[in-house]
Amino acid sequence: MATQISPCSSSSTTFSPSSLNREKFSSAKLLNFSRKSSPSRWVFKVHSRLSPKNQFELKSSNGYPLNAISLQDGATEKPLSKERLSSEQSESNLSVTVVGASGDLAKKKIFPALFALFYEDCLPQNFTIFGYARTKMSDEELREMISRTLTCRIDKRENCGDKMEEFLERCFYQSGQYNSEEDFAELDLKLKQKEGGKVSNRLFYLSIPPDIFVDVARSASGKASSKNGWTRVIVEKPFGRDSESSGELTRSLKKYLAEDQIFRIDHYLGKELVENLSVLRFSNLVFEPLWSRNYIRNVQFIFSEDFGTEGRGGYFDNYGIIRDIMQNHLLQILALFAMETPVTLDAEDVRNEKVKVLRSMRHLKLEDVVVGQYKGHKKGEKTFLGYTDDPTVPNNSLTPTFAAAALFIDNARWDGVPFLMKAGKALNTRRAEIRVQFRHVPGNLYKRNFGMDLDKATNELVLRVQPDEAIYLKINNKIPGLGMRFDRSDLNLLYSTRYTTEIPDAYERLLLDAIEGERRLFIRSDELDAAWGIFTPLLKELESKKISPELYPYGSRGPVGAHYLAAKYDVRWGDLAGDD
Ligand SMILES: NC(=O)C1=CN([C@@H]2O[C@H](COP(=O)(O)OP(=O)(O)OC[C@H]3O[C@@H](n4cnc5c(N)ncnc54)[C@H](OP(=O)(O)O)[C@@H]3O)[C@@H](O)[C@H]2O)C=CC1
Ligand SMILES: O=C1O[C@H](COP(=O)(O)O)[C@@H](O)[C@H](O)[C@H]1O
Repeated sequence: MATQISPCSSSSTTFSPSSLNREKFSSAKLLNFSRKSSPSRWVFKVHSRLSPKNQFELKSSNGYPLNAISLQDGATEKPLSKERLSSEQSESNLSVTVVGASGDLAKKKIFPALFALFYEDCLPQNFTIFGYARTKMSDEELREMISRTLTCRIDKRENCGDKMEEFLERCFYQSGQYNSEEDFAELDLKLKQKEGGKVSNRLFYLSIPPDIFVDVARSASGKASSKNGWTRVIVEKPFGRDSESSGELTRSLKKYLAEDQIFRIDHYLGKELVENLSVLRFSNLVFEPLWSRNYIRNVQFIFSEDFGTEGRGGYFDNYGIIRDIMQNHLLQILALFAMETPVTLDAEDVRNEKVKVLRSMRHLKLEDVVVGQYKGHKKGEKTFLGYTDDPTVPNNSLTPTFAAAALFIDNARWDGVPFLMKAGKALNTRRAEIRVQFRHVPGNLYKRNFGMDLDKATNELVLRVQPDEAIYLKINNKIPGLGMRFDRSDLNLLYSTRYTTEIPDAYERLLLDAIEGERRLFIRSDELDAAWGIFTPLLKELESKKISPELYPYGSRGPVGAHYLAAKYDVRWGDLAGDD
């Protein structure tokens, strides 16, 4: 069993990019870059990085030390000396303002992730956390709210109580309207008090409904941006409802923010197994040569939840499962899966490759999609309500809570290979996985041992994103004994048996990256355009033709239509094969 070390300790064994890359990034540069072209934009100066405690080498998900400046910040100034770098670091302050602090996501994910980073010594010495929302709350009440969801989930649990106390002492609250410059000016004053004259780096996390993103960007940029450090904004999905609204949102945000200040989060990109996808592919000779139409028959991206839209029906009905899961989480994984090898692991190189592959994809057609909606179901004594039984959902809603789709990439590598997606709520199980089904062995010597159906004996590689993270490869083997009987077995890397420590939550990785300025796991605006381009015509057609979803019982495996869709392309869903 291998042991993992804290990502922010000096002896961390994080995967590192090539030595060339390392050199490029280890020459730390302090930047002083002011965008004067548009007076309405946030002044954008980066003077210093985090001040890691005790000289440990903080690492972002890219394996770069955190005290190295990402070149994507756009500056070209000459490197500073080590002494000046370290003195500037200790004089800088990081503040994270969670806008929408009273909300579900803030409580469930963002504050716990910030605490976990603090617990693991991943936050700089001088940091402050602010909650901002309209709800009236005192600092004490915010702390009370946050403390209810904090846990010490990492290995060194002994100082948990003290660590929580220390963390909560750094948390403050400012109540205000989202469109009020005065309220953000008040926040600015409070931030300045905490920053104590040091260089201030400010991160705003917009954990609010998307229709108020622009209000906040305007008020905060006008009144609460940093005057002497960087200012970055994390924006939660959904980024629009279609190509037009997404383009409009991007244009509006860019009136107040430069593209490299906007961190569009897709939390699936922060999941351990999704991060590992590129490592598996590009650092193991056995996989990359097989990664094409020559050997791969189909690829499946499967997401299912065993609960409905409980409590989020109001939001969900306006979006549906295709916008909620497929257009972002599953498509992002697909892009990472199918992209060509990037020149380096730099954010722009990786994102360039993702855009290229997304732009090679065919726009999704109605005949390649099946939509479903869960209906109520009684199981023993228990009754599970249907989607339209939710009081926040209209009775006649046609919004899909399930969808299956067949996508195609029209490039040399993937010509003709079906990329199947399936996503649903209120199904029989909770899981997210990538399944790669390989072609059958040509002229298979052991044909007779497999019976007539050679396809049943093909190899399948599964990356189980959650739960119970695992990578396993289904192989054919002989059952021990004198006869020649065949079996299917798994070569299995099950994370819980291989590694002792818990896997960090995706939000921890992504928050750390945003603090570090590492953009690789965030969505660039052209990626977003390409992603919406694939789905927008279909979404419009579904809505204009008022396509009725196929009903499926709560807790079932979903609509049978999904099987017909797969069968049309000669595919069987791997998760329903019985030996999954
Ligand atoms: N919850 C989740 O699991 C996920 C959420 N997201 C996205 O993250 C963001 C935040 O999600 P979540 O916390 O669930 O959202 P909430 O609906 O809980 O909203 C967050 C806060 O925003 C304020 N707010 C809510 N509605 C309005 C409104 N109509 N006008 C002005 N302010 C409003 C409220 O604060 P107050 O009234 O105090 O101002 C609320 O506490 C959203 O964009 C969501 O789509 C993405 C992935 C998962
Ligand atoms: O973005 C979203 O993701 C969650 C599922 O996230 P997970 O990390 O728990 O798998 C989903 O429930 C929600 O509908 C969607 O908005």
